[in-house]
Amino acid sequence: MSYKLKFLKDALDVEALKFGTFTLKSGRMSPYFFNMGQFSTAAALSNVATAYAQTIIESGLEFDILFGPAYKGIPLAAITVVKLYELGGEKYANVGYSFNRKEKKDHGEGGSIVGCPLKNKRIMIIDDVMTAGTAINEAFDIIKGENGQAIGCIIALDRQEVVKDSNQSATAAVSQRYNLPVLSIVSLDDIIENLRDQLTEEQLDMILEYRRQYVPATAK
Ligand SMILES: O=P(O)(O)OC[C@H]1O[C@H](OP(=O)(O)OP(=O)(O)O)[C@H](O)[C@@H]1O
Repeated sequence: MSYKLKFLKDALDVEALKFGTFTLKSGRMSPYFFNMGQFSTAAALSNVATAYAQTIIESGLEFDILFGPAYKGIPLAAITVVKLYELGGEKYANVGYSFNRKEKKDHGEGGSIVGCPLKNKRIMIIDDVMTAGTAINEAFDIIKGENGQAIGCIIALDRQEVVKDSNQSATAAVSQRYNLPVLSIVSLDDIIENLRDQLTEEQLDMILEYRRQYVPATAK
């Protein structure tokens, strides 16, 4: 089984991926919904880490630090860096992890970065999802502010849909703005391709219509 299909099956099992009618932050009515928070047991998190790690290993991207923006990126960076080492071997033995605090700490060790210092390091950003791209843009700013070099980012699901008042998806916009790869474990296209047989005709029609309406042709 491909790791994409395995991830989608896991997402269905823990109900991180659901089909129905959902109102999104954007106001759109979506026929599917993805919530990474549902991966909340040891086994589920191990599977998530495997999916992120396999996507990164397959990309061949080389970096020194996996950076997880607060808050939801933090555990993702920690579990994925461990899994990279377990699955990818010695090549990843010295890859570090770090994350930012949302509020700077002024006592103890102080500062807003925890983990490996970012200065002069090649950095991969990890997060759960990208909606408007705000959190990822902030992560790029933090890395630049620490004199690190971002080399790409990875999220779990790329919905591929255009951001409001734009003609691009959030991932395409970020990729273009920084001229860097934006990886995802799966995309809306992967959901359709891999889960087609498990959807009712009505669900599939709604998803295909949603894709026709909101996903730019270039993203398909
Ligand atoms: O592309 P965006 O529009 O920024 O949306 C996506 C971001 O929003 C959520 O985090 P949030 O900012 O809610 O913070 P949290 O991780 O502390 O929940 C999510 O974890 C992403 O980081």
